[in-house]
Amino acid sequence: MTSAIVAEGISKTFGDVEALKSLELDIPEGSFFVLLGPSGAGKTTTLRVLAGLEKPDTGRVLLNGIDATKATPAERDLAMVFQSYALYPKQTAAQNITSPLRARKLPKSEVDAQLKRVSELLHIEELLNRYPAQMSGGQMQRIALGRALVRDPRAFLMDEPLTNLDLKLRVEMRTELTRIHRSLGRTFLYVTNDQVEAMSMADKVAVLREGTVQQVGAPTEIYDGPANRWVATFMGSPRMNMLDCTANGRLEGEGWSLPNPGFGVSGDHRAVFGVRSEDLSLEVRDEATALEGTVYAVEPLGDRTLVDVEVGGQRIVIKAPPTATYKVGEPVRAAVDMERVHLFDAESEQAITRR
Ligand SMILES: Nc1ncnc2c1ncn2[C@@H]1O[C@H](COP(=O)(O)OP(=O)(O)OP(=O)(O)O)[C@@H](O)[C@H]1O
Repeated sequence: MTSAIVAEGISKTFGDVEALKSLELDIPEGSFFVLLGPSGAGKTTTLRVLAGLEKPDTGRVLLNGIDATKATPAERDLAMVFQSYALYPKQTAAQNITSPLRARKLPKSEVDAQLKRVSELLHIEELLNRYPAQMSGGQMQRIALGRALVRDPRAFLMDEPLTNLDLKLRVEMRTELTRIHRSLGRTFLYVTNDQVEAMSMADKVAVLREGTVQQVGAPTEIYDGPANRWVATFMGSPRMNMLDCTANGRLEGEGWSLPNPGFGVSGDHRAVFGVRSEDLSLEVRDEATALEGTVYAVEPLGDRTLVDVEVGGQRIVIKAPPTATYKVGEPVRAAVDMERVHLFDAESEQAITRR
């Protein structure tokens, strides 16, 4: 697949903050690529460097294979949607949306046609005559998206464009954005700290932490095969359960012991055993692959119940059916789906692969 945008060894320092540390990214043409990471990871800085709004200290930016490190933002032809909507206060929503087209002196009929197209896409027809001061944050965010979508740029760069929407609208807009992406066939580079957004929209995700890429892959590849302990706990809610252990022929922790399903370790290896709450069940069929513990807390969530269980002084969370009734202090056993467990080196925190 050809690359739309490549970041090659990009570093960027602000004073004594190393925002990006030799960052590498390869964004395939036409993909919905999500840059995912916690606050301060360097996501916005990455977008700004790619867009030409920030000059990197080292490294290169390639656009469709051509070095664009020194190109101006306009020459790069990337449409950016900012977290702060940056709308013109004295223009109506319609004028804000069409400003890039009017700047290019397109005929009115074409401007109107484009306005109609994106208003329908974003369901903002009823907002077109309003000024920014007359709109909610979520409405302004959609107008800002509209202003990017009237253009036909090389790629769209979006910096957390859904943060100001309420939950219902955010869920709706996720579906809309994936639909818009499919219909436009353009490259989307989308920044978020919300792993649910990343899981639901991305073809490909790059997980960013402290200015470096931790892992790149399809959302399910990362969810099912996290490269290290940090990625494992960042992707998924509730967080992946982690229990300290010694790995050899078996995985053994305080008060528990499981067969080693083939993790490649030699001798007694200090490790961390990871298992997601949905890969645990309180209905035990096979004694050999169960953990024993006592119920610490029960959290009914409507569609499921989270049961917090203490195992040898550490805690794990189990996703149980909504009908589950457990009492605090009650002894329970949790069946482990041994096909879906993870093991991380205690020192390096890197995933240990199976033989
Ligand atoms: N103009 C600047 N001057 C000084 N420090 C900056 C500047 N821009 C970013 N930083 C620092 O660089 C680091 C990365 O910031 P960046 O905004 O890229 O993170 P982010 O992942 O986008 O975070 P958020 O999700 O909170 O927007 C942070 O430590 C931030 O404080």
